[in-house]
Amino acid sequence: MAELTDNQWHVLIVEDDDINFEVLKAMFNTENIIARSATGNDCISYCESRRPDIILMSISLPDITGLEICKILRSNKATADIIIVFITSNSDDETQLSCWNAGANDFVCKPVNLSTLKKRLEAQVKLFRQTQLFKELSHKDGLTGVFNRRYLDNELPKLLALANRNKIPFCVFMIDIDWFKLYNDCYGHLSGDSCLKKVALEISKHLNRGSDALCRYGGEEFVCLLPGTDTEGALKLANKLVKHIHSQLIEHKLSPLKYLSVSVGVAVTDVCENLNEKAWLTAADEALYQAKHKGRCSFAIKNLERING
Ligand SMILES: Nc1nc2c(ncn2[C@@H]2O[C@H](COP(=O)(O)OP(=O)(O)OP(=O)(O)O)[C@@H](O)[C@H]2O)c(=O)[nH]1
Repeated sequence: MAELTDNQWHVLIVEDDDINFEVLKAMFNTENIIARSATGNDCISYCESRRPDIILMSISLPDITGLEICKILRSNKATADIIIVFITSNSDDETQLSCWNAGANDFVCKPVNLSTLKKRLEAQVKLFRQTQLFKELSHKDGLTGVFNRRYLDNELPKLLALANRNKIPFCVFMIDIDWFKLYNDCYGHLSGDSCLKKVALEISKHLNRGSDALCRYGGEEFVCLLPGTDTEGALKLANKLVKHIHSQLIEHKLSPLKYLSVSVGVAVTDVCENLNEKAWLTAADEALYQAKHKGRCSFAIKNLERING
């Protein structure tokens, strides 16, 4: 299966009949990982722990139907985008419609024409890759490669809802490069662009938790989303970031400090409650304004304990 072999694909065949399983398995060359589940429950636990790329699904199984399994997998974020293709012996209208309604990517009727099945899988794989690429590009800033404003606007409300529900600490940094207009004036816009990339890279080196995210907010402003970071952690991180950027000794002749620096506005709470994204970004922006007024190359902090609305 040439189109699937430039990456190794992980295929789960959900089939209780040994002969049918062997026929389907023979379609794939040895570079692919082929697994089998003979029951619905086994399929669900397999997908939760190993997440295959493709499932070839029989409809009738000894415990739950393939249609039910498909619905369960689609409702779980971790398994929702697995490619699921039904292999059905019943091709009546009602069965076909049930497959689509359950969330199938495609289905083929028995007796299976293996060439058709291969072609259909190749088409699904191609579509999946394109969708992944599109998702990645639509959330990334073209210049710096960090997340973009669209990602921030999508993710911040979700992260806050989770933090509010679990009453965990939450923190937002708004980071702005100091005297950046003068930097562009002095070194040119292309050097300004390189400088933005370097600053993004240096900031991202300090974000070590999987849940931390760095976004370009616009122009020379960045936002860090830091779920689980409390006041003490935020103070340490902001201090480290400000010092680290200045210690890179990126020449900035027109800055009073002679080297490039950033200012950081920190909005933080130790117990997240009833806070919406607008309140957070406003607080981080106000803190940034204070940091700028302190003379730049600095940070200021705003504690948010309870802001409603
Ligand atoms: N090279 C480059 N410059 C940008 C980009 N986006 C915004 N800028 C520039 O960033 C500069 C921001 O200037 P200001 O908002 O006046 O702020 P500043 O000069 O950094 O001054 P303070 O923030 O007060 O320290 C402007 O000159 C923008 O043109 C970009 O993508 N590339």
